[in-house]
Amino acid sequence: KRHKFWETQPVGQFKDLGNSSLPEGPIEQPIPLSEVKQEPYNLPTPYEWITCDIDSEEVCNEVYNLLTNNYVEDDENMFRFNYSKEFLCWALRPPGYFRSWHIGVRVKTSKKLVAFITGIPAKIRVRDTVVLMAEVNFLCVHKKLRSKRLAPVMIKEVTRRIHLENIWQAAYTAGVVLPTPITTCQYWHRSLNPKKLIDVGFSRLGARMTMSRTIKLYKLPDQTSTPGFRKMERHDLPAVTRLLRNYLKQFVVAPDFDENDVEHWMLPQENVVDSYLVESPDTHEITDFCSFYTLPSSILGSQNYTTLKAAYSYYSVSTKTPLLQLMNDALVVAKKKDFDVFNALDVMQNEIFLKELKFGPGDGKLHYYLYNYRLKHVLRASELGLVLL
Ligand SMILES: COc1cccc(CC(=N)NC(=O)c2cccnc2OC2CCNCC2)c1
Repeated sequence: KRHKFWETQPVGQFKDLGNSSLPEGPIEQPIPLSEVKQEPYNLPTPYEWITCDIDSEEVCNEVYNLLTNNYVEDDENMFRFNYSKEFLCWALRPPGYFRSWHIGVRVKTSKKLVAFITGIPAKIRVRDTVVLMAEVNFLCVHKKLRSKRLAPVMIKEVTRRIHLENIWQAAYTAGVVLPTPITTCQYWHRSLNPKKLIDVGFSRLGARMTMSRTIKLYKLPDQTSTPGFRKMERHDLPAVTRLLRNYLKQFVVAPDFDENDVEHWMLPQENVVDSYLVESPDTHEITDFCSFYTLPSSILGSQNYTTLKAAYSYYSVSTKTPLLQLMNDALVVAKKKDFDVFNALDVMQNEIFLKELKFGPGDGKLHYYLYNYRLKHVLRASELGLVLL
């Protein structure tokens, strides 16, 4: 398949697959910042770049509305991600973030926001090397401006601004195959509110299954089962950071979280991110951790409902409590918080619980990519320890 744009970029090319003489690591070397293009790329005449100050209520509203109406839909165009404003503020302002990496395109005359792309800095370890990268996300072009080749110029512009901060690698995901995935993940869903999921067409009633039998199949206990299972609090930061760092060591690609990162990414925020841990009742040691983020989806064609409340498995660590039991408790709290579905990728050790806890496979795949960093071999999903928002 022709990838006119990606064939010009420093990414693993399909023609290089299997060529194990190519070394693992950066594909192109950094260049002096004075040699990075100083001025923005040219946009088609009617449009101009705008740096989006996500702290501003008005700008955050514009970004929220653009994504709500034009961002990623499922393969059958029945659902569209509906990131909340507070989620976007969280996702785009981690420690060390650059406002210049929150890039919008607007119509010069009307000032209407018609496209968006973002980067955030992240320390990502690849095998034994920690690389400062950008995580590129939220690439969105208004439905009415598709196929105008805006995406390539937006990717080049965010890359240029990332280079200006002396960062030369990036990580991103896509539902489509581009040159060249470092791994491909299957996504899985665990019904929490099967009646609503079937009503809106997210799930189908199983063969030889009645609705009441289906509701019973997915029923969860009212309470969690693990002694010492509780919400994470600020004073748990050092212990959770230690637990996470230790656990993520086993994966080929994983974030290199420090305490500041954990404070931002794991401290619970209502309707954004939930995190729980197990504190041993007798030793008070923190032995396990689990987290999920809140990403609702708009339901595009239902009379009865407008929004699907979905939880997305984030990072979980099991050292004493079996992962199966830990994740079952995560399902219990998600159900109590009125989530309709709990989603997970088959990354890390998630395969341990997916089938056992009655997750069903989704109908799509999520491909992970690194920009300007070659891996010698494609990874198994279980070798990946990175979850993007
Ligand atoms: C249910 O509503 C949807 C609305 C839009 C798209 C999809 C399917 C889909 N593309 N799902 C995922 O990409 C996905 C499935 C399970 C876990 N994480 C996921 O994506 C995350 C990570 C990448 N950025 C989007 C959120 C579903």
